[in-house]
Amino acid sequence: MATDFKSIPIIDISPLVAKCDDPKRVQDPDVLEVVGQLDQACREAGFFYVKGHGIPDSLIKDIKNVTRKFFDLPYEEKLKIKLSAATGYRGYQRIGENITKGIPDMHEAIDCYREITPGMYGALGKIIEGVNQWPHDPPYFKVLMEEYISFCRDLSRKIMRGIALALGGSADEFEGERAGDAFWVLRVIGYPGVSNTNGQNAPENDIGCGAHTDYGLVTLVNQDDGITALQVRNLSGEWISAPPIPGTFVCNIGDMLKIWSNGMYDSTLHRVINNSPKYRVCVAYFYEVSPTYPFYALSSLAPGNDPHTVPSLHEQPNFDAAVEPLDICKEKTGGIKKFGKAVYGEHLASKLETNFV
Ligand SMILES: N=C(N)NCCCC[C@H](N)C(=O)O
Ligand SMILES: O=C(O)CCC(=O)C(=O)O
Ligand SMILES: [Fe+2]
Repeated sequence: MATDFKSIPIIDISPLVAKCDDPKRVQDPDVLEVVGQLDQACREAGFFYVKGHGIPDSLIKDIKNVTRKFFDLPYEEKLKIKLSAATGYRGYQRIGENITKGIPDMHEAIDCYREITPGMYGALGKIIEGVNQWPHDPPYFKVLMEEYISFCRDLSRKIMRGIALALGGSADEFEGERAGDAFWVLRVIGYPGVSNTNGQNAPENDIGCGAHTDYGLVTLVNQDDGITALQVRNLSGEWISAPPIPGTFVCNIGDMLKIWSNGMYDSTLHRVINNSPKYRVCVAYFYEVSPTYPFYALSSLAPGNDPHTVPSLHEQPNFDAAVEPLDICKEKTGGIKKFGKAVYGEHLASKLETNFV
């Protein structure tokens, strides 16, 4: 459960990034310090900034520049990669096409998902089967985004290792390389400034993205410089701003981690209001469930689970993996499971079915 936090903590994760593959990491005071800060931030806010993450600043900037270039194109050009159920919900959505709690959001976006081959995730995965629709203009859009996605995937995996330790893992339980193979989502988003919301200034038009939680494990938000628009709700219902801090990502907890942690960590409500006259871009990377890491790493924490005998990727697809509170977290939170089983693929499908006009 979130608390009455008034600001969002900044965590320098460089020791974790440097040593997260080192078997001796849990004896490292710098790593332990980061793990402690992650634990506190996840308990108190479910949101934190990460610095010292190792992703080149130039790439982070290029991603925002190329995003701005795409949204600057004429509408007809953007429509060439239009999203629909037939494209596996991949592609471009115009302003007002995405809906949050029944209200159209004042943003446009390109949605991308990890590419999955037909049948890869069974019947549940069908809804997002397809290939990503990348714009041809700007020409280097796809190459840049794919490079970025691979950096984000590595970084998310490292943060999840820290979080897994924060939830109470010991060194042995995290031995061995269970390479991450998580499902991921990338949203390339643009929020019009206040003066050009179709010439209207009705208050509801100012909501760039309505209050929601994210669906998976962790999100990495690469937000525009100079515009404060992202807001996070604390326990008393106050909206706390998450202003852009150069060189950082905003990182937040998703619904699956809330369940696995039995509510020790919450997926905090947040929304976006761009009150500036300037167009705001943002690229959000969502690290969802992984069949190998961290899910197996976390599940190996449960008493009686031998980390060496967990099923392989091929035996247990992640999309229909049941997510339920881990015993270790249940014990730390009063011994009662606060959530029943959830299935990530079902959770995503239920969102996709209601997210679009
Ligand atoms: N894949 C993620 N997490 N996307 C976040 C989008 C949030 C808005 C969406 N309309 C909703 O209501 O969920
Ligand atoms: O634009 C932002 O800062 C955050 C966007 C967001 O919360 C989302 O897409 O889930
Ligand atoms: Fe979000």
